[in-house]
Amino acid sequence: MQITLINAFKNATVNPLQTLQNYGQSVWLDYIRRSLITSGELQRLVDEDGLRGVTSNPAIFEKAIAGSTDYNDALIALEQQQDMDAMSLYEQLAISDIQDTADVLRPVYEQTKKRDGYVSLEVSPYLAHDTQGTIAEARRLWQVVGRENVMIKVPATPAGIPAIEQLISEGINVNVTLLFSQETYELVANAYISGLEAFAAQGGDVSKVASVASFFISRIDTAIDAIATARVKTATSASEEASLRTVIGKVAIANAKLTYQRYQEIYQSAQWQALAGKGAQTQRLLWASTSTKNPLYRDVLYVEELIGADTVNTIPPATFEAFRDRGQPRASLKEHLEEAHDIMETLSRVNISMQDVTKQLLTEGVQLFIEAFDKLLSAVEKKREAVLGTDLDRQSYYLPDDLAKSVQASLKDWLVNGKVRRLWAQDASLWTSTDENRWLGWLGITEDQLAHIDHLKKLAEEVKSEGFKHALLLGMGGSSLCPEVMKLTFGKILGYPELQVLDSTDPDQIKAVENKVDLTNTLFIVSSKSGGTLEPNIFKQYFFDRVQQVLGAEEASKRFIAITDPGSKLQQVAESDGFRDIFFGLPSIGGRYSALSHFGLVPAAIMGVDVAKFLDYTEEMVHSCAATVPASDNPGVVLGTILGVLANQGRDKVTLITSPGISDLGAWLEQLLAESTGKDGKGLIPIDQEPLGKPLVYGSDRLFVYVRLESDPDPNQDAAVDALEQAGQPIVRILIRDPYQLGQEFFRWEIATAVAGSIIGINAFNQPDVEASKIATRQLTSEYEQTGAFPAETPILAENGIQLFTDQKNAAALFEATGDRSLFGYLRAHLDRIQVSDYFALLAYVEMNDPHQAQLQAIRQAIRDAKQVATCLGFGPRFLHSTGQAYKGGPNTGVFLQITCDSTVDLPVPGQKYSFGVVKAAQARGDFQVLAERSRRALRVHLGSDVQTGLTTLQTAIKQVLL
Ligand SMILES: O=C(CO)[C@@H](O)[C@H](O)[C@H](O)[C@H](O)COP(=O)(O)O
Ligand SMILES: O=C[C@H](O)COP(=O)(O)O
Repeated sequence: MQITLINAFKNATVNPLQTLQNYGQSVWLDYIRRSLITSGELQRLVDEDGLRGVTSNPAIFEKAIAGSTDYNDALIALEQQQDMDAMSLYEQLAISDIQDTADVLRPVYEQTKKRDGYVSLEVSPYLAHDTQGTIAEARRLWQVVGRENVMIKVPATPAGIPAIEQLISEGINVNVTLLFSQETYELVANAYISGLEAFAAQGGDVSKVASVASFFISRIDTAIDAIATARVKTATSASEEASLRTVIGKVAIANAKLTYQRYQEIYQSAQWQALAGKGAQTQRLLWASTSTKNPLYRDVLYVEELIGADTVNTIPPATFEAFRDRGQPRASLKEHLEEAHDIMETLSRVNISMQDVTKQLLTEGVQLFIEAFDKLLSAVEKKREAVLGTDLDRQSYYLPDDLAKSVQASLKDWLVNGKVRRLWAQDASLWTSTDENRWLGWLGITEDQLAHIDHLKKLAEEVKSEGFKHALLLGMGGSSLCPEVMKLTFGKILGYPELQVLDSTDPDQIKAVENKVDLTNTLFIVSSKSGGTLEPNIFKQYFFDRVQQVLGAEEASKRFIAITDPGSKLQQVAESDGFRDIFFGLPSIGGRYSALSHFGLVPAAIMGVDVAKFLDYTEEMVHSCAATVPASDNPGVVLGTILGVLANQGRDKVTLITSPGISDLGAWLEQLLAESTGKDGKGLIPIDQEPLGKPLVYGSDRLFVYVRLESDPDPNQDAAVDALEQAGQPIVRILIRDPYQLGQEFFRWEIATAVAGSIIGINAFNQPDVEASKIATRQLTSEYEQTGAFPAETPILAENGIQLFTDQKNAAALFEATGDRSLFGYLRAHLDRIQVSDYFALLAYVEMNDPHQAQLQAIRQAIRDAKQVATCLGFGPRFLHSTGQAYKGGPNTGVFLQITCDSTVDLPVPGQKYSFGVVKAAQARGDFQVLAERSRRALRVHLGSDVQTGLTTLQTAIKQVLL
């Protein structure tokens, strides 16, 4: 509301606002807004109305910033200079208002010898129950505002009171807010006095410290009147009814008058006199919440009735004008004290507890400020997003009504319970209260990387100038999937080595990758967080040996770098082999959350991606997902809530549709979603690269997420997704303008996964069932080392070069289901086990190449269309480090067909008896063993050495089964 000045000359002799000074009361304004300052209105209020101070609070700033256009230009200018999160933007705007107001009030501060002339800025209401957080925030604001005549507002909560004492002891001016009860007032006055004593003891000049105790008025009447009015209706006697009527509209003022009595006693005490002797100022009572809320009350009631020496009344604009117009000042505060006592006694006689009411008002007061702040930050975030435009990946969603309602309810829960802030504060109780707090280092990684970007730039320049033709990354899962996304998205960048990724023990695939690189001119990147994973270690042994053969031992070392966590076995190996460089990861980041750490960025820099630019874009999403961005405006939280809520309602098949230019993103997402959430019999089942179909081939267990690259969209995908939406399927749409914005997706989905994990109720940062197959594989390989063979196994069928294997339980189920002991019969029995809302997964331990993919995709599609179930395709062993977790630990709704083969070539692992072929076989068997142990429905098809023919036979048989 704009303060309009009435014609002061009409009332030239008596301005009631000015008259308040004669009674020793200072009038402050409970309002701030940029145009008030810039228009000169604030100065006029000082000059003509005797205004001596200004107070702000989150609700006032919410109205100013969200409810006006005053700040739009400043916000646009700030955001265009540098992207910031909503909280930082708000703070810049608010602090500049506070500084300007302080400057207008500075002469008052000087004329009144530091008694008046203050403007107040409140600490974040999110910290109302956090003593240390409040202290740190108040110190910071005090520093940043940098004006003597500012007061930092701290609420009088149990956590706020020790903070007040500490801040006063540091010489910081404090306005104590949200005071309702006389008891709390005493605690606050004591905190002030103790704080001043501590400040004096350290040699501080106490005359420079100022404080007010903001005692809330109108809310007391609002609360008591409501109770008393309700009780009048149920009163059991005339005297009870009379008593109740006596307190209506009277308690707020009585409460304030009696508190003022305590003020006078406290500041006459000997303890205080000692401080007063040193020049200390009393902590004045400041009447806050002084507009009347009941229209039947005189609009200036809470000004007129509370006038007394050494007090402040902070008045909102309408009341300010009303008082100027018709206020009738008198020394009211010391009047009718007996009556005030009587009112409070009557209140207790009718069993209305001031203690309960004021406690409730404090709780509500904090909550109201939190809600105002949420609203404010939400508005700022929307304005920020409008400035960013398509620089920020956009997200929208369509959900059928019932699902939309559940999602909204969950978002509300995240908002009301401050869960976004708890996530950023690394609060393990959002998940299972085990060790989740140790795994959230990724939250701050982009900022960290940007702060130390030079070594990545240097690395990129070095590999460029040395003219490497290729870079070969050796790693698994979290250490290989992000580099693979980068490789497939950015391709070969001129002047930089072409990146290749090896994440398979399949000898044919290793050979194929080896053939793609020039061993004499390749930089090898051995990437393993733990440094103990079998595959990257044996890849390193193999290629280190190969390069040594070609270039000699000394030269080979110069061609290898390692990315690993500090202290790992890989670090030791890299050091003893004299690798050219080691890049370290952060132990507080698990593999699948490591894309924006060195595990993603070192390979990206080597292949020529401008990592600074990539991270700058990513930061925009980090800011959008910040702790203070309310849940419904926070893109990561919104996505995670949809994922989690829908999973809990049976829509756990997250079907990923990605534009061709970024199609590999799905492989990275598969790992993130499945490994993070698929455990304890719950979780998300990612469905990646499933050929798109018409709506009727999908069940009601799906959520579709369409990640569309706007620079290169696929019209078929657009049409298919539109049709799905029309058919009522839930869809999330994410729009990416430029591949450089892919980092935004890494971050959005990491937040989303953490949120979904919380909603599903699991630990989103461990992978217990991946460990189980690693153990099974290790047992099998060590048995092979000792005996030269695996334990014997007997197929349940051998037909046309194809063998079928399974465990006893699955075999029994198949035998019971069919008397037809043929490939056709077993396949039919196995596929018949697929029920509605199950999913079918092909686990293919064959070389991952185009022809194999095409055949496997065709099998998958045929099953999806015939059974209307979600289908997955994983290549072994890479999926073991990814979706393998959910297949074993997630819901028992998967039906698995494992496909193994004999490789045409085998490759030795230098220094080991076992070969790559042996490792791959052990991995497949270990995988199957754990699936069987977890009572999963699984069958293994062994194709022999002619994979192509074997796959054709399998495809034909399955087609027949599905007919
Ligand atoms: O606490 C101070 C000043 O120190 C005030 O800004 C205080 O927050 C406001 O007076 C109240 O929030 C206004 O409350 P109400 O009139 O909306 O009940
Ligand atoms: O996703 C993680 C893989 O299991 C690889 O782990 P690592 O980076 O410790 O080798």
